[in-house]
Amino acid sequence: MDGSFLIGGQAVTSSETFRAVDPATNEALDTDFAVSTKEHVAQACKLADEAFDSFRETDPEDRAAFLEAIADEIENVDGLVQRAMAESGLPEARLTGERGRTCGQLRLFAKLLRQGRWAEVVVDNAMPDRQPLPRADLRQRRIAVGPVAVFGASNFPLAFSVAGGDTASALAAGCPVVCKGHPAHPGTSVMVARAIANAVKKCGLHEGVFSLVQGTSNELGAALVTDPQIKAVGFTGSRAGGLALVELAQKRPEPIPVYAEMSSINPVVLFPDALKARGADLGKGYVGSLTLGSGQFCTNPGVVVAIDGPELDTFAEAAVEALSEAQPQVMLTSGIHKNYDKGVELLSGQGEVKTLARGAEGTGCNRGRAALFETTGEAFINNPELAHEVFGAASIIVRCTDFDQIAKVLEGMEGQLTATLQIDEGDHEEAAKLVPLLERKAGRILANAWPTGVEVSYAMVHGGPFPATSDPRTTSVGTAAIERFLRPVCYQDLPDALLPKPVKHDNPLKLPRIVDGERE
Ligand SMILES: NC(=O)C1=CN([C@@H]2O[C@H](COP(=O)(O)OP(=O)(O)OC[C@H]3O[C@@H](n4cnc5c(N)ncnc54)[C@H](OP(=O)(O)O)[C@@H]3O)[C@@H](O)[C@H]2O)C=CC1
Ligand SMILES: O=C(O)CCC(=O)C(=O)O
Repeated sequence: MDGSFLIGGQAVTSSETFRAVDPATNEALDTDFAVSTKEHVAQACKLADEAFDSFRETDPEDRAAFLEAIADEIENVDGLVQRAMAESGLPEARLTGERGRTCGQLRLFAKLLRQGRWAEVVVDNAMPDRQPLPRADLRQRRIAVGPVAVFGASNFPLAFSVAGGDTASALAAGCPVVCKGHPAHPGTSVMVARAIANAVKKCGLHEGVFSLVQGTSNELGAALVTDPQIKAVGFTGSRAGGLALVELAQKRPEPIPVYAEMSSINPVVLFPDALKARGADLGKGYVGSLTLGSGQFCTNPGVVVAIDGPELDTFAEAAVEALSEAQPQVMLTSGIHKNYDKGVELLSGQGEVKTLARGAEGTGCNRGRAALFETTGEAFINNPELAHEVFGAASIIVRCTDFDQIAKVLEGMEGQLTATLQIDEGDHEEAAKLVPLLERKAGRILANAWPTGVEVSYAMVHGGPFPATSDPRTTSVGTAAIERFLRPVCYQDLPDALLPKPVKHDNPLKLPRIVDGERE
């Protein structure tokens, strides 16, 4: 494999290199990957800016074809899944599914572009005879914000990385992308970046539409976020990392938005009738969701809340049984494994926290052993440590006295990506009372399912109040993710010859419009 990074379509090497590490063995993998310098970042961003005006004005059909070309190219990359397996420790089936999700996501954005609603064209026709004052001709559309910096995530080497949701939505919006690959999977990143560069070439676009920089230092990411050409940032990762990028972006002479998806413990509330009817099944389902991918999902169910009693005992017993049998799985990096062990130790050392079960022991490097704890509602309310995310397969069951205490436990929580209700019909009345509170806390509310595994669709919200994200008004998964990288422009009384195609009088792109307040 060639370890160059890409500035535009050009492969670039440098004197400093790094290697990926197989987390299953802690051994360095083949290939020296070139480390990008601040100067490389500046070159990539300058090129992205040069590409911006032509790329943002490509017809939606041409951008749709480009996104589809990227998906086709990714499907044809030999050895992509195998390389991602070696660099992440994730199993083949998961990564094959993730590749499908990545390509499906690109194709969904292509479909969205063809449907045209994303441009949100609004026309207020002139009213020259209006009394007491005439109204001008006003036409609004969305344009791309400018070059976007994307940070690849460690835990989804494909679907949240180089060609993941942030890149797909930014390119769909018409924003060139400069991506910083995650240092845990540089080979996967290079392979996907080449696929994007091939699509750029095949579609005859400006080479600055996409670049990949690589490296292992915070300085590189900082240089990217503070580059004056960058106008928005997409990130999935730790709270500390996300907040550092927000701070850098706010301190720029021109502050820019950072869309960081960070930490969430995803509360699950078990209601009495559901517990009574299927407590043991719920216990097994919970552990299945908790241990998926060694728990390395930001949607992982990190806390379960219910009224104490024999039905909750049945749930907990089933969960203990399933979790005790869970085999230890390789975690993404030794750093993430160490953080996980530290988090588990911290939780188990808290007063009024009981360790209910640990996953099976195993040999080998960086194996994450699942962990299940329990505590009381009162202890949870009084100790904020218990509500901190432990990234991995660790979760805590909170035994409450009554519904009022359940509400207090939830009220004390920070913002979340998800909140889940396990309910039967007899639970609806009490569950309905919680919905307004959950709306204030979370971006997605689920019933009778588990939060891991986000559908990529039109209605999806993968977001939520801080610290789930740095901006609760939007989503990083689903078609609405495009809105992060668009801004409105209004054209007042511009002659037709000067108007861009989306707002021309005869609507040559056949975009859906709202005209004088009515859908056309
Ligand atoms: N909630 C979630 O969805 C996730 C949470 N995590 C949490 O994050 C921990 C570390 O995992 P990791 O995936 O590496 O996430 P990080 O947030 O540490 O890193 C993600 C990316 O951001 C960059 N970055 C981080 N901090 C800074 C900074 N201060 N300035 C500039 N760039 C920065 C990193 O670059 P570089 O490494 O080169 O410095 C990397 O490219 C995990 O143990 C886990 O707790 C991780 C993944 C997902
Ligand atoms: O659950 C999913 O499919 C997505 C999870 C996610 O966004 C993450 O772990 O970063």
